Amino acid sequence: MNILDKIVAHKKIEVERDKVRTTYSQLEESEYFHRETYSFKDFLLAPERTGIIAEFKRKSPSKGIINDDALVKDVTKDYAAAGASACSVLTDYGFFMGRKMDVTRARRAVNIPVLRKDFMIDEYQVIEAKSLGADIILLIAAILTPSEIKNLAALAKSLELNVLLEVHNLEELERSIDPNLDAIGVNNRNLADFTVTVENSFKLAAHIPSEFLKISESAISDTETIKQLKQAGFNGFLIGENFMKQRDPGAAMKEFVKGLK
Ligand SMILES: O=C(O)c1ccccc1NCC(=O)[C@H](O)[C@H](O)COP(=O)(O)O
Repeated sequence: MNILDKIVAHKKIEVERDKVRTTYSQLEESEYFHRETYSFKDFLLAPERTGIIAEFKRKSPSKGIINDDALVKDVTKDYAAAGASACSVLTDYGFFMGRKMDVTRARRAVNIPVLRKDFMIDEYQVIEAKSLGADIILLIAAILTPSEIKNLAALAKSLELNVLLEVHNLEELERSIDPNLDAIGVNNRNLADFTVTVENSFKLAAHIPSEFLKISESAISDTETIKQLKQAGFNGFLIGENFMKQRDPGAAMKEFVKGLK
């Protein structure tokens, strides 16, 4: 069993437990459930923003604890002030020390799109994402069938959530394309064995149909790489550890962004 299999096995149990703890109708009573979401595309392409999707990540299976002191409200606020086009907030607790409430804390702190980053396998989690105040959900091709992607993306669209599909290779990309997706993210991290290479993004760039936003995810730690990714057609850059490993992640992003000018 690789790490993704383990995460999904836990997630199945967690989601069934959550459905009992908080019913669908309770989710729909949330103050955020009927809010108008931000457009991922508008913020990614806005010339005054950086294209960076800055992630709040306390811990990861590949690195262990990265930062368990920082507060989500402070960090996401600072990310937005430093020019982030969106914030990504991990909500898985078991493997990432994330909390669902972190999305709501981020929502209250910023006026840019918030990505609920989790391992989405069930419609319940999509509805929950909207109720927490998210604007974007992540669908990971490696853990979903094409029909699951289709159904979850259609549900997300009906709730006006933006959908980011994550792929790691050409086979995942070709079998997962769906008109309800907004963005395709190429993960530079192999989630089965944790190896990372940004080459993965360059390799897949030309295969992503032009109607989708292109995002490069993981293992980005310098601005020169971002410049090269932009030249290859990428609009967005998901960065977590490079900022979160610093005591003050927002200040780290502010400093990093200077290198983009
Ligand atoms: O980060 C991990 O170790 C990991 C392991 C298994 C599944 C997912 C994992 N990470 C989720 C992500 O996609 C990253 O947090 C995100 O792309 C940011 O990556 P980085 O900038 O390298 O922190």
